[in-house]
Amino acid sequence: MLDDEGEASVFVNRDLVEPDTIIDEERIVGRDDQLESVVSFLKPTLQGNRPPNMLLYGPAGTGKSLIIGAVTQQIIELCQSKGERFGVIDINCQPINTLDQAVYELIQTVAMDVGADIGVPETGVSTKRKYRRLYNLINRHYDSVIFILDEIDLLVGRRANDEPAYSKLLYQLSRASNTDEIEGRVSVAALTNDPKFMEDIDGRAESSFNPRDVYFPDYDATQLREILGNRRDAFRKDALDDDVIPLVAAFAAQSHGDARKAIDLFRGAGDLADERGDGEVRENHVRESQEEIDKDRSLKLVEGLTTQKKISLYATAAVANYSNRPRSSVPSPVGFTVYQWVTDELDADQMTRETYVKYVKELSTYGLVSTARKSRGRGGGMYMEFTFTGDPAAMMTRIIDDTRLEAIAEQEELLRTVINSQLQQFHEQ
Ligand SMILES: Nc1ncnc2c1ncn2[C@@H]1O[C@H](COP(=O)(O)OP(=O)(O)OP(=O)(O)O)[C@@H](O)[C@H]1O
Repeated sequence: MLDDEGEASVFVNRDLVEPDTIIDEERIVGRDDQLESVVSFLKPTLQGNRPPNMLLYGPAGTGKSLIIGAVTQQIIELCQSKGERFGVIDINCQPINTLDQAVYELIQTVAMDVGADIGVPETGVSTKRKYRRLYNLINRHYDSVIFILDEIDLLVGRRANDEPAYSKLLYQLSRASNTDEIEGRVSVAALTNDPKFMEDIDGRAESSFNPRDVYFPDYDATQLREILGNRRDAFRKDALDDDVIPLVAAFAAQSHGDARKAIDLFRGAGDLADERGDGEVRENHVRESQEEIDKDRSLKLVEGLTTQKKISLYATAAVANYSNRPRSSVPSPVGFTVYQWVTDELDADQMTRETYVKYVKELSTYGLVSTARKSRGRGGGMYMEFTFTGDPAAMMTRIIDDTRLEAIAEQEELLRTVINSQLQQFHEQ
C-alpha cells in the first residue's frame, strides 16, 4: 500500500527536464550566433517594419524551436508593452497530410490564441475559403504576425506529380502581405532537419519565400554536458552522482548530439531511481534507462504505425537486411519499388513515392533511420538514402506481427531476389 514514508523523490523541479518546458534565456547553451541572427532578423517588427522570412535548419533536437520560441516570446512582451499585438502562429507539420488541413490547423491555432470561433467547418469548404478565414482572423486580431512551420518538409500533400503542399503553403503565406490579404506585417519561419529543403521548392515559392538561413549544428558532448548542467536544479542537490551528467551527455552525443534525447534520458534516469526508491541517481540508472528507451522506442513506434507505414518500413528494412552489397543503405527508388512489390503481393493500397519517402523520413525523427540526400551525378536527379541505426532484421520481425505482413514473410527467398535485382539495376544505371 502507499504510505508517506520511504525515500523522497530525486526531483525538486521535474518540469525543468520535460522536453516542452520553455526555459529562460540563461539556461540556453552554445547558440549565441543563432540567437543573434534570429534577433537581428526579427528586430524590424519592433520598429514597425516587416522582418525577412527565415529558414532554420539542422538535425533534430538542436534548438530550432527553442531559439525561435524564446525570441518571439520576447517580442510578444515588448509589443504588448507598446500596446501592439504580435501574433505567433506556430504549427508542427508532421501529423498534417494536406495543404487544406495545414490551413485549418493555422486557423485553429489563431482562434485558440485570440479566443475567437474557428468560424469554418473542417471539411466541406474550399481551401480558399479557409485562407480567407485565416486572413480575416489575423487582420482583426494582430498588427503583425510570424508563422512558425515546424518540420515543414513533412508537409508533402497527397497527390503525386503535383507541387508539394509545403511549397504552396510557403508561397501563399509569404505573399499574403504583398497582396494585402494580410494587412499587417507578416513573416514566415520554416524549420526543418533537411539541409537541402530549398531545392524541392517550386520557383515561384522560392522567390516569394526567399528566406534568410540560420543553421543549427549538432551539439558535442561538452555542450550537452553544459545543457544538462544548467538544469541540474531539476534534482535535489545531493541526489545526482557526479558520473550521471557526463554519461547522459556521452550517450546523447552518440545519437547525433540531440539535446532532446539528452534531456529525456536525464529525466528517465531520475524516474527509474524514484521507482526503485534509491534516493540518488547513479550511473546504473542511466544505463538501464538508455536500454529501456532503445527497446521501448522501436517497439512502441512500430505498434502505433498504420498498416501503410508498417509496409513502408518493412520494405525499407528488407532492402537493408537482404542486400548483398557491402553497404546496407537503402536508396529511396529501390525502397519504393520494393514497397510497390509488397503492396501488390498483399493487394493493399499503394501510396505515391513522395508519401513513401515521407513515411520513412518520419522514422528518422525517432532515430530509427538516418536519412541523407544523394545525387546520381550529372543530370541523374536526387534521391534519399536511408540507413537503419539498429538491426533491420529485428525491425522486420517486430513488424511481422501484423497479420497482413505474415504472407510476405513467407516469401523470403523471392523478396531477397527482387531486392537484389532492383539494387543491381539501380547501381548500374
Ligand atoms: N542550446 C540549448 N540549450 C538548452 N537547452 C536546449 C538547447 N537546445 C535544445 N535544448 C532543449 O532540447 C529540447 C529540443 O530542442 P528543440 O525542440 O528546440 O529542437 P529542434 O531543433 O526544434 O528539434 P526538432 O527538429 O526535433 O523539432 C528542448 O527541450 C530544448 O529546451
